[in-house]
Amino acid sequence: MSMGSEGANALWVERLALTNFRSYASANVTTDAGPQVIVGANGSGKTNLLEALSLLSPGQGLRRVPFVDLARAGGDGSFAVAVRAHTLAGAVDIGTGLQARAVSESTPTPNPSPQGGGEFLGSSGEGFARTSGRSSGRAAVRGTSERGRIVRIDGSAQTGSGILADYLEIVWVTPSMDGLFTGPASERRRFLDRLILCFDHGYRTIAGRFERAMTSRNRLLADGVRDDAQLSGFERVMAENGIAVAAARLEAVAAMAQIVDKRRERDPDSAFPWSSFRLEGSIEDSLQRLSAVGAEDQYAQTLRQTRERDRAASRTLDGPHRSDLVVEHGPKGLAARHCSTGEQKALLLGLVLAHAELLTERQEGAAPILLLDEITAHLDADRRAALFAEILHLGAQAWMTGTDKNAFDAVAGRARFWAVREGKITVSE
Ligand SMILES: Nc1ncnc2c1ncn2[C@@H]1O[C@H](COP(=O)(O)OP(=O)(O)OP(=O)(O)O)[C@@H](O)[C@H]1O
Repeated sequence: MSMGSEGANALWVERLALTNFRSYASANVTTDAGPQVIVGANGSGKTNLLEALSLLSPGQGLRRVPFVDLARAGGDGSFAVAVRAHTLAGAVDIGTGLQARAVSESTPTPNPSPQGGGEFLGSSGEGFARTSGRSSGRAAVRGTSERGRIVRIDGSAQTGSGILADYLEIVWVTPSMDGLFTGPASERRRFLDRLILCFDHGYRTIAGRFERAMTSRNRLLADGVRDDAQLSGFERVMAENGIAVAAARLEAVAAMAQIVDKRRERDPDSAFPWSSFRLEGSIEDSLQRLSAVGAEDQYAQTLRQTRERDRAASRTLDGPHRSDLVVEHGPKGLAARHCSTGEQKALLLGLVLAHAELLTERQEGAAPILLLDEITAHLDADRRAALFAEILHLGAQAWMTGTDKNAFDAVAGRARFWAVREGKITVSE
């Protein structure tokens, strides 16, 4: 059961220690399983703290910056984030960071797959499809962005960050997601893909296979290769994995829709309006009409027929890397992109809360850790109070930041308050 068991089974961080992480030379926080409110002026280090916590999940963290940029300027190039956390596998010590020598070894290559990547799964910065999860044996990190990264569980060194998914689920909302509904489709795909990764760790592997095969096909096309056997080989891999990606997305969207319906029944007048959403894309369409094998064959055939077009375009124009998640404000029946800024934030939070609830259900009551950066911006007092009530109901350890302590009045007495100033974090009364 997910609801009504505040704090029970929740995933939470009990102790956090930062060393040479961005603006923090050293910081220590010991806390409880409840909500955490971090208040400080602009530039004081609030987001840095959330970013450190986000590194306890696979991939590059909430700002998606290369690891070398996370080390404190003026330090030796190393940094460490260490926590004592209550996880899906019990209480463990988790550490991650960068060794000093990684700085000199690192090559500043922002996108290692210029001909194929950049549009699928946020590959232009996330390092997302370049690490592997549990289903593929946790291979080494291949991208440059996490080079030199250390991951330790209870003191023993791990290969790659994929293993972190076995311990904690972390979901975040940042101001950069404010434009989710108005920005490019790639942002919405990234949002959906990250959401899927929380409960389908094998997704990273199939997405990675698709992306690598697409990169190889694009390269052959760019090199003027017309050999059918070579191209077909990659196109077959793209078809198999592209259909698997689409199937995982359809499954996730259906599961989310069920939770959204449940939330709507429970609270028809929620401050976080229910949304309807659907996947728009030729692969998803064909998968809804045909069997998986039929959809695979059709996609492979499309790829074969569009080689010259794709050669001219210098990219593959058909595939799951072109799909979009179309969201509508349910009660208004209006496309999310036409809603007001505040309405869009409320819709986004509705989706994120539904996702957190879905995860909680699938994890036998263990709510994910929520990182909510500048969360009170754009929310009126009623919506803020509703958000805090939802967090308490979910039993999640939510780390929330803001510049104004008063914006968190409605959660006073139920949350722990912290003050951040000039790279120092202290308990606030
Ligand atoms: N590698 C680094 N070394 C030292 N300081 C850094 C590094 N990276 C960022 N900073 C500093 O961290 C500060 C920004 O911290 P952060 O983004 O957490 O601020 P914030 O409290 O969230 O601010 P805002 O309210 O404006 O969003 C800036 O002062 C920046 O100069």
